Amino acid sequence: MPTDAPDPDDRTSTEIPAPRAPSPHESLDDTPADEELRFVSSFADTDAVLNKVTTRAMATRLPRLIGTALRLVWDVDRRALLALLACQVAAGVLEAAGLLATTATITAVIASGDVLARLRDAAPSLCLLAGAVGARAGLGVAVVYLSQRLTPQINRKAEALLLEAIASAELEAYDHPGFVAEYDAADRGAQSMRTLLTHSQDVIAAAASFAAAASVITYLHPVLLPLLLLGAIPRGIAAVRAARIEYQTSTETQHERVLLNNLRWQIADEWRANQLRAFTLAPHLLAVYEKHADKVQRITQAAAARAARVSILGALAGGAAAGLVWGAVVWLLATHRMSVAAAGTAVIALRTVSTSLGGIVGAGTSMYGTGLYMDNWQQFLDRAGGHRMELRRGGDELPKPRVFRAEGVGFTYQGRKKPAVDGVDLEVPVGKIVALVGENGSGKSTLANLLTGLYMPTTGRVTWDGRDTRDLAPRAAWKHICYLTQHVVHWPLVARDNITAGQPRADHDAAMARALAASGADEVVDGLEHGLHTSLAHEFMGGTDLSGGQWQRINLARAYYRPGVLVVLDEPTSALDPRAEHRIFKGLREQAQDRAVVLVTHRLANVAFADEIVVLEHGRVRERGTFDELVKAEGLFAELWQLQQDR
Ligand SMILES: Nc1ncnc2c1ncn2[C@@H]1O[C@H](COP(=O)(O)OP(=O)(O)OP(=O)(O)O)[C@@H](O)[C@H]1O
Repeated sequence: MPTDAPDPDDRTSTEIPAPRAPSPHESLDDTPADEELRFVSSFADTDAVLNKVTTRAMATRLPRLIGTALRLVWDVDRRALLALLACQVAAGVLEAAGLLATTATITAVIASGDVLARLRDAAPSLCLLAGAVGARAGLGVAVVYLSQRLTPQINRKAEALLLEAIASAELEAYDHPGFVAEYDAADRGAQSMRTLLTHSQDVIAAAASFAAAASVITYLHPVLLPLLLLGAIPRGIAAVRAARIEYQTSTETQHERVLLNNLRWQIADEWRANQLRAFTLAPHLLAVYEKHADKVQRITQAAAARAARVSILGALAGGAAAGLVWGAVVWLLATHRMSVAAAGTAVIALRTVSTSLGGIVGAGTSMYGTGLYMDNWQQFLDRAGGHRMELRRGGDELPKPRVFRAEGVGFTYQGRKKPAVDGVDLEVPVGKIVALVGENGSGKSTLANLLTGLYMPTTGRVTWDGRDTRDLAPRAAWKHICYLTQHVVHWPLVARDNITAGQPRADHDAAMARALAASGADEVVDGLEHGLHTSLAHEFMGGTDLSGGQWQRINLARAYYRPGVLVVLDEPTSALDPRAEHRIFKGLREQAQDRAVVLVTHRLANVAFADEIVVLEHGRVRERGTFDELVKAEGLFAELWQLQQDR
């Protein structure tokens, strides 16, 4: 209701009352504390996640994350995946062969005798060593190529799954708190798939290298590997603890970060840009942003200090452990328990094992951060899957329905106690125009969403030719509707596709001409440089933008072009000039000849010609009848009509 409208409590008044002084409970000083701006989501409860982050939980999660990455890759390009894994195994085998060749080479070189003879003896193992190094370099190139081939594919697959999930969800899903923000977070998760694959790849490569070097070390002397693993434990524990801190911080700040992301988008958004400036709102929004950014920064900085302390302790313990291992090698050498050649190889192998262990821990811990984003992706897929249209609807198809009915229909939005629509009966047959009127929030748009089968009723039923809309296949059913919503929608497409919605009819030219003439969009298209071929993707380079009224005409043309039977026009002329508005309403009867028309509007003069006017109040039908009947009845409609006349 406009702010200068009469006092809603005084329904008989036709006077415009003086602006009301704010009541005490509206005073800024007296109001209770504002509700905190926070991101509400169905994503796993942060506290529960934080409590579950144990080192063991992290260790068992690693194979699951690698498994998810490999499954995705398997789906998109199994040949490349197999080749990649084969390369890793071959690289591991070559690593082991290279290490063994090192022992043979050193043994030959340090043996007594003629230099040339020793070099000759060393030649085969030297060739093997050089060959192994060269082949490993070749495999490295192949791995990079295969990875670069795979990563865009899994990104694309993850994005496609996400888009498919959101496009197949019930419209009602958007009424659940956080649904869109969760989608944003999941989208970032889809982008992170690339990193997940890289990290998985690093873990697998490091594991292959570790296996090769560990086998060689065990072969050289069985005591070395246990010692080495023992020595790696303090560093490993420290790395896992530091990663755990990082993971906990990511989880703890996750909701705040989604909120910040959303605020950034709102501040930069084109459709808000005008108001942001006109109301000089930027400093306030930036202050809100800073408040939440501060919180994230405080948590992150405290965590960084904790992680640094843990890492320093790990490094000190790791240094002591390394000393122990090297001491053992020297002792083995000094006591002739190991040959000089074997000791030389052991030095190289020990370094390899140590590097690969570091690689496993490093890449593995990085995977947890990425895994968090991937969880968002997976959780959104699961959640959207729960809203899949097919879950709650049947698969029946209707050739061309003739009668649309609401039978005791009620609908309650998520999180609301009172129904938005409550026990409404309505019938709209082909050839009739039914107008829905009522004050703001009385349930008109919700009822329109129910009649069109976009929402499923909470109580009662909506039928098309007697068939419950719950039983109809949604996409096939929506082919029968031409729905102009209150919110004018701009698609970043050329003018023609904006009108055809990318679904040209068999009688395209005639249908387009009719739709353009009936909606007034003909004048808009005539003014475009390339007519129907003009790009209306203003947000992209080279696109043209239209005025609000021009966009509304294009939206009307879209509704008229579609060969549907149920035409629903929700405030179709709110942005139109008087001439354009006159043209629309004059042409509406013609539209109704072979269609059922539902008109939602506040401009009561425009509903005079409707066959039936249904007046809604708090979701219920308060009155119904023709224009004359309702004016004579002196009820709510007559009162609203009188108020408009006074203006
Ligand atoms: N997505 C939503 N989630 C929760 N409540 C909603 C949602 N959309 C609408 N409502 C509530 O449902 C009620 C009916 O809204 P609806 O949009 O159907 O009213 P309307 O008669 O079309 O209003 P208007 O004349 O302002 O367009 C209102 O109380 C509104 O606050």
